[in-house]
Amino acid sequence: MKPGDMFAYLGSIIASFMFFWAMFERYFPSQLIKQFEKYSQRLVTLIYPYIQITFHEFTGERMMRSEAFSAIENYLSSKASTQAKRLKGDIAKNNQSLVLSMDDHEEVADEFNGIKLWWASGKHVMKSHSISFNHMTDEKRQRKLYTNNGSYWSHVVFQHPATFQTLAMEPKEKELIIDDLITFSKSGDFYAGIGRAWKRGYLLYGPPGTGKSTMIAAMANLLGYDLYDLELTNVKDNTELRKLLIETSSKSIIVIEDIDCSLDLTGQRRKKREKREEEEEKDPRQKQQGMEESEGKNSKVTLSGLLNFIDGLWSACGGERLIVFTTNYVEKLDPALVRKGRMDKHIELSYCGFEAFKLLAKNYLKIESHHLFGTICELLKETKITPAEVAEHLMPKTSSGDAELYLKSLIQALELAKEEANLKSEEVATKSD
Ligand SMILES: Nc1ncnc2c1ncn2[C@@H]1O[C@H](COP(=O)(O)OP(=O)(O)OP(=O)(O)O)[C@@H](O)[C@H]1O
Ligand SMILES: [Mg+2]
Repeated sequence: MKPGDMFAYLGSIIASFMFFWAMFERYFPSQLIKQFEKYSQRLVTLIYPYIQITFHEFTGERMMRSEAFSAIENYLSSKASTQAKRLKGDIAKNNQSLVLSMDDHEEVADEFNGIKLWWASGKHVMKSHSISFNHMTDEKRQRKLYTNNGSYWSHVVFQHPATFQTLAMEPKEKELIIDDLITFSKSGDFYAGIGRAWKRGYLLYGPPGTGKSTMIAAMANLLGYDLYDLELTNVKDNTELRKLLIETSSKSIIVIEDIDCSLDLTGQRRKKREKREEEEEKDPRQKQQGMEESEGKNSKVTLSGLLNFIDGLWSACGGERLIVFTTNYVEKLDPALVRKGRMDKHIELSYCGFEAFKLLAKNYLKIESHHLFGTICELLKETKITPAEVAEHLMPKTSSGDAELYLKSLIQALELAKEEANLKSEEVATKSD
């Protein structure tokens, strides 16, 4: 038989085998397949002289990282770096040192009490998603904060201390948001059942210093998700945007801060383009020149690219994802972006109310009541002050940390803000007269 014929023959045998195996897996009752696997494994162990021990990286119901696995990784670190050709690098938990371990499908030889053994690393992807739901207690899983520099993500360890407990806002609304997030993270089966990608969009809006970024950090801490801080102005075009998104992992929050500023570019460009098109109608010679320009420096993410990002197919690459936009000016956003159904939840973060103040006082000053609270409550009703400003006044400035002193400084600031607001409204009134 010629080598060419032999390959063709071999190819057809492999193809037939694959076909029968696929049929077998597909149509054979799964119980029988399990039995088949069990007996074939036994048969193999009869002739296979080695003992195999498996250490899973994530174990238990909560899928914590196994201590044994970490210990083995450390133990093998030096052997792996001398024997294996492909290595994985990571930063150790204390963020101080680099740990090298062998990559998947690599193998290193070792000896223990005169017995030869081989350490091999492999990957086993679970078919069904099990939800790790260990929230705040999960110290083992190190979360990451990714930022995009052009078309690449780079990451650092995410260690923001913000939690929903320390986030000052209307308690009822806070409960609703927490409930919404937890429901989302448990609803994998539900999303699969209704045929929708497992994702949820939030739009956080409100003046600067009202806790939008803080809330995002709290979300990541609550759910144990990684954060992808997407800087749209660094993204060259829609293709690059898609590439970045496909690279995001499951259990993550994709954040676009100040969406109005990122979109402003597109807004301006659209206006410019419309203007140019008008001119082109008058003078068709300009058209060629205009097209060249638009392919050159104007290649940026467009609104439609961004909408595709929200609704798009990329999000179906498995796993749960939150998409969060923030803005200071919700009214500036394109209606296409804020229409109902596009972002699932709109959350307004606003000026500091009395409930929010009480939480800040509890966190910063460790007090739950004070004779000055009444005055502050009244002043807060009449003035607009952000939680960030309130927090600034309650920040410890001396080692003695006298609560009364801080509360008085807050009252002063509130009275000043009230006066200024009054002056402004008087000015407006006189102007309109
Ligand atoms: N609701 C809040 N609860 C607790 N702390 C807050 C809250 N809002 C603001 N702060 C404090 O003020 C600082 C600034 O808040 P943050 O960065 O979250 O505001 P932002 O709404 O994202 O503002 P910007 O619109 O300018 O991005 C935070 O570091 C936080 O300590
Ligand atoms: Mg912010």
